[in-house]
Amino acid sequence: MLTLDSGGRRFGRRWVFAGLSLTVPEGQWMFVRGRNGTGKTTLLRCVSGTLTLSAGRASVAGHPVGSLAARRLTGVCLAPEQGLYGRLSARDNLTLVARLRMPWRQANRTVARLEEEFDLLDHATVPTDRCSAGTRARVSIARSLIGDPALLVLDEPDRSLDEQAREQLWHALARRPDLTCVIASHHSASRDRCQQQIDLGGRR
Ligand SMILES: Nc1ncnc2c1ncn2[C@@H]1O[C@H](COP(=O)(O)OP(=O)(O)OP(=O)(O)O)[C@@H](O)[C@H]1O
Repeated sequence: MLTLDSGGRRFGRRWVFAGLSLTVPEGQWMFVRGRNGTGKTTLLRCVSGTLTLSAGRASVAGHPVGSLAARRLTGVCLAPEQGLYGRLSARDNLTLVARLRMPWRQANRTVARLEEEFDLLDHATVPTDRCSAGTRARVSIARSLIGDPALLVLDEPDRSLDEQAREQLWHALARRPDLTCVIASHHSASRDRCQQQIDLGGRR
């Protein structure tokens, strides 16, 4: 589903990563580990198409990352506690994206299902800038699943989640057996859930 072939990204003269190749088959989850600053977010941005590679190629289901076809297949949650419309409720944040992607009846059904799945009903009408970091993270993760992406890219989705919310996340992923995931995290328990891992290194 996702392939990266000799991928590299540099900022100025400094290469964050280089010569990196990986393949994540459909339905598998890849864990990305590494110390702070080793390039996890940069890698996730490159495979989700929000940042271009400086070298190499990446594709999603054969479509070059960044192309419209690849973007349609990709769900992204890069900063789970940020990036929501703070004045809008969880429901409105989800509905806004769902209505851009699908007819309104289907959008409403999708949002209702995600609210239930991520335990958001109590926060449905509260502006998200008044919600906790963990609640905002759950909204962001739910939002990235709108439209049933084939590839889901999650950057530290578990950072603000309590144990119950982490379980909800893993159940949500498991409920979608064809979903391919790339997950960066500092939690070793999350690593154990994934079939593959890549270590970007750093002193331990
Ligand atoms: N836009 C940018 N311009 C210049 N340097 C950048 C930029 N974005 C990231 N970097 C640098 O790239 C390196 C990797 O950053 P990145 O955020 O990918 O690391 P990370 O592994 O996700 O870190 P953390 O675990 O702290 O989230 C860092 O040295 C960072 O300073």
